[in-house]
Amino acid sequence: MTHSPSPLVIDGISKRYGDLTALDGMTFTVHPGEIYGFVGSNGAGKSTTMRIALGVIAADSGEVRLGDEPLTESSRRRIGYMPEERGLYPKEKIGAQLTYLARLHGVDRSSAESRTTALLEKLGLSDRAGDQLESLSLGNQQRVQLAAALVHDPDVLVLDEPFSGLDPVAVNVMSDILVERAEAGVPVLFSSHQLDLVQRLCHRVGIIASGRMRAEGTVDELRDTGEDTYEVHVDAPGDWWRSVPGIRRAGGNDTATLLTLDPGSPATDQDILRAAMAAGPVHHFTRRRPDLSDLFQEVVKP
Ligand SMILES: Nc1ncnc2c1ncn2[C@@H]1O[C@H](COP(=O)(O)OP(=O)(O)OP(=O)(O)O)[C@@H](O)[C@H]1O
Repeated sequence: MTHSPSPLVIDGISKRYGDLTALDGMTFTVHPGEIYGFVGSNGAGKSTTMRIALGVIAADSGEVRLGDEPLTESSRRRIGYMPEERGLYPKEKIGAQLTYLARLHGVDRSSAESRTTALLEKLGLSDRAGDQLESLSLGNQQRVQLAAALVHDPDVLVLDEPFSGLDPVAVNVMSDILVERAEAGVPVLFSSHQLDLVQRLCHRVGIIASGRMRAEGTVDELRDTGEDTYEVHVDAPGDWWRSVPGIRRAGGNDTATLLTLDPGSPATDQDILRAAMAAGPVHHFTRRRPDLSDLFQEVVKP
C-alpha cells in the first residue's frame, strides 16, 4: 500500500437503465481495516454499485470518494477490483499476465515480477505460472483473478462475488488474504450470497434491496434488531404459551413449539419457561438468536 488508508465512500449513487431503477441513492462507507459484506438478492444492485465505484460505468447522480477526494482516473488505480465477469485473458500465461497488469498500474518491472511470484506462491499456484489461464480449473482461475486484483498492492479492495464456486480450501485461502489485507489497513468490500461466510468474516454488513441500503451494521448489531426464537418441548396441550403477553407461535410440530416475542413485550425468556413448566414437564428449552440468513429474509421481503 503506497498511500495512507482512506475510507471508500459511496454517497447517494443512483443509476437507471431505461425504466428500471438499478440504484436509488445507494450510500455506505467502508473504513480502513474493515471487511464489509455487501449482500442482496439477485438484481439488487451490488455489481452495479461496484462497477460505478471502479468507473466501469457512470452513475446518473451521487459520488464515490476515497476519503474526502472524489475518485479520479488516477486514484481509481489505487483500487484492486475483481469484476463479476472476471476478464483476464484465457490464452495468456498466468505469470506474464499478472506482471503485465502490475506494470499497467505503474509498478516497476522488478517489483511486478516479485509480487507476481509471491502472490502465486501464496495462492498455491507457483507451478502454474507458465500455464495458460484457460488450462486451470475454474476455482484456480478465480485465485488468479484475486491475484490480478492484488498485484499492484492496492489501497482499497472491491471484489464481486470472490467466493462463488470455490472449494472449502480455496475459501480459506481467499478469506485469509482478505483478513490479511484488512489488517494492513485496506478497506475491503466484497459481495456474496454465502451468508454464513459473510457472518463469519465481515466486520460490517450492508443488506440491499431494489438498489437501496436496507440494513447496515455489525453482524451483532443486525442480529439484535431481529426477533429471538424460543424452542420449547413440553408435555402439555398445544396452547400453554398463550398466557405470556406478546407471544406468537412461529412454527413447530408435535413435540416442539417455536415461539417469538413481539418487540415491546414486557415478557422475557423466563416468563416463557415458567409458563411451560406450569403446563407440564419441560424436556428442552432453547433461545436462538436470528442469524444473518434470517435477517436477510426479513429485510429483503417485499
Ligand atoms: N447493462 C444493463 N442494462 C440494463 N439493465 C441492467 C444492466 N446492468 C444491470 N442491469 C439491471 O440492474 C439491476 C441490478 O443489477 P446488478 O447486476 O447490479 O445486481 P446484483 O445485485 O449484482 O445481482 P446478482 O446477485 O444477480 O449478481 C438488475 O435489475 C439488472 O437486470
